[in-house]
Amino acid sequence: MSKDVSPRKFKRNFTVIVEGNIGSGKTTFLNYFQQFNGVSVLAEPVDKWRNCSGHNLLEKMYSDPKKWSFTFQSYVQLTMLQLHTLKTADPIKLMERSIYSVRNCFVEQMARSKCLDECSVSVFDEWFKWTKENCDLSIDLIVYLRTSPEIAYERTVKRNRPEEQTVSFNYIRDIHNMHEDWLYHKTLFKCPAPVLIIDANLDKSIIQEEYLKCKTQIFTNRAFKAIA
Ligand SMILES: Nc1ncnc2c1ncn2[C@@H]1O[C@H](COP(=O)(O)OP(=O)(O)OP(=O)(O)O)[C@@H](O)[C@H]1O
Ligand SMILES: Nc1nc(=O)c2ncn([C@H]3C[C@H](O)[C@@H](CO)O3)c2[nH]1
Repeated sequence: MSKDVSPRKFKRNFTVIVEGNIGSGKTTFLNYFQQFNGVSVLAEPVDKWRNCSGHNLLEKMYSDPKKWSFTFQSYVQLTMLQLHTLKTADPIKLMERSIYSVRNCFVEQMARSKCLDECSVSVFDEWFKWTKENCDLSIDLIVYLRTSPEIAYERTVKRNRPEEQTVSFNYIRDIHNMHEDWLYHKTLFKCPAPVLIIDANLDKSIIQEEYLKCKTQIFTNRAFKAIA
């Protein structure tokens, strides 16, 4: 890391959230940044969603979204809030997704596809509103791993996660459009921080150059200096 910001010196984490479609390469991106001093990586708590007191909520949501969406989204929101409020020992906290994409992409898609009825969305939004007003959810930078829906779908199928067997291209395209409206066109919901767009269509073999651009932006960011 370019400067020595020891844990005792900085006031709060410089928080970066990594957003993108299913299969866009977030985990791969986070694994790359794991190598740098001063960075704590917080992956999406998928294992918790797969085993909540023995229940695989991710599998239930994909197999019967109308029945399980609210249950699943409630637990996702709790587990993401736990990560947002965790203070890491390293100055830079790199989070995979956020409580914002939970609402702005996934819950929004469920509302539009009627997997969540209006009443459920209202209850979810009351929780979201209270959480934003009473918890420190501040973030300093959003990294948007932007892919085409075709490439995201191709990688998702290839990765072959058991619970995602029923995920259709149309669903990936819907989630893509939610991310585009939120983070690229900025016509959907307010962006809680500046957005850095990465061309995540690039193949693994050459994408590290694109990642390096990101490293400069993160480590020399004015906000990062402000926390020291
Ligand atoms: N730039 C890339 N080029 C080719 N394949 C990639 C690239 N990035 C990731 N992959 C592959 O695509 C699959 C999904 O990648 P990864 O798990 O990083 O995505 P993700 O965004 O974390 O997915 P999810 O949101 O489902 O957790 C993996 O098999 C990974 O090896
Ligand atoms: N419905 C729904 N709501 C969410 O908030 C959410 N966050 C992640 N996911 C799904 C995407 C991948 O399959 C898998 C890993 O990202 O979990 C979600 N699905």
